[in-house]
Amino acid sequence: MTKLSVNINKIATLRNARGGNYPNVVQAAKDIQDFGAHGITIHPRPDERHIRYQDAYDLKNVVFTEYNIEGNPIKKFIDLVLDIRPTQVTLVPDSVDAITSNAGWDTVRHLDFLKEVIQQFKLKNIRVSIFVDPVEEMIKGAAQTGADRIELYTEDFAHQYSLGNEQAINAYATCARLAHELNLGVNAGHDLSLKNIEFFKQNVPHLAEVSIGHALITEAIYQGLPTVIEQYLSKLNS
Ligand SMILES: CC(=O)[C@@H](O)[C@H](O)COP(=O)(O)O
Ligand SMILES: NCC(=O)COP(=O)(O)O
Repeated sequence: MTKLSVNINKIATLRNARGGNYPNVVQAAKDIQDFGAHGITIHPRPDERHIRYQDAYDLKNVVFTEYNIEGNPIKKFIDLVLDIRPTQVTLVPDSVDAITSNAGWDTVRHLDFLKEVIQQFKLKNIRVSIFVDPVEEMIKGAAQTGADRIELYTEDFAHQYSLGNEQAINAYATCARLAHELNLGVNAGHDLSLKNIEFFKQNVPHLAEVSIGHALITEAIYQGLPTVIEQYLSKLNS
């Protein structure tokens, strides 16, 4: 089985737009789990433009499935994760001003840094996943770091697949097989959606978990619109 972890960053984006607490990210996390999702993912960024550090604490009390916290391991982030002790931490090498995650780790160049950081999380029994491009050398490097899993960065697949280039899946399948041989679990995420998830799952072996946020929340808005508009019209004209 492949687990679905729902990234709720975009619910926080909507909440922050008005300064209040609507939509409520804690309630959303509860509901998402009640609807059957296997986990909740958040990616608090240093500017707290969506998920705030306080949200990460508030969510700890309600996430009874897998709690996955993603981010660049700067000191503030490391301290947060060590304090909260989620099920999994996913390390992402994104710069402070990145609009969204835009690259995987160079696991060869940053091997010593990753080893040192990962060890801190492992001492607290937190599963560690590292975000990587589908490049075999990077998977081999990941196996040296002490990480439990890799998260395959799927933006390129999603883009190529939307253009009709199905061959783009090959690098992901190869790297998932290699990771499995090297005793690394395989996660995947970024720009996965209802349009591409089935093809990805069918072609990438050993897929333990996907984390999906942007498309899933967008799809939920579109699919919810007919019901909500009908309810407004009924209240206005009954
Ligand atoms: C790690 C990753 O792939 C990202 O998708 C990320 O978690 C999303 O972050 P934003 O919601 O800030 O774009
Ligand atoms: N790790 C990827 C993630 O959490 C969600 O990415 P996206 O679906 O918002 O692109």
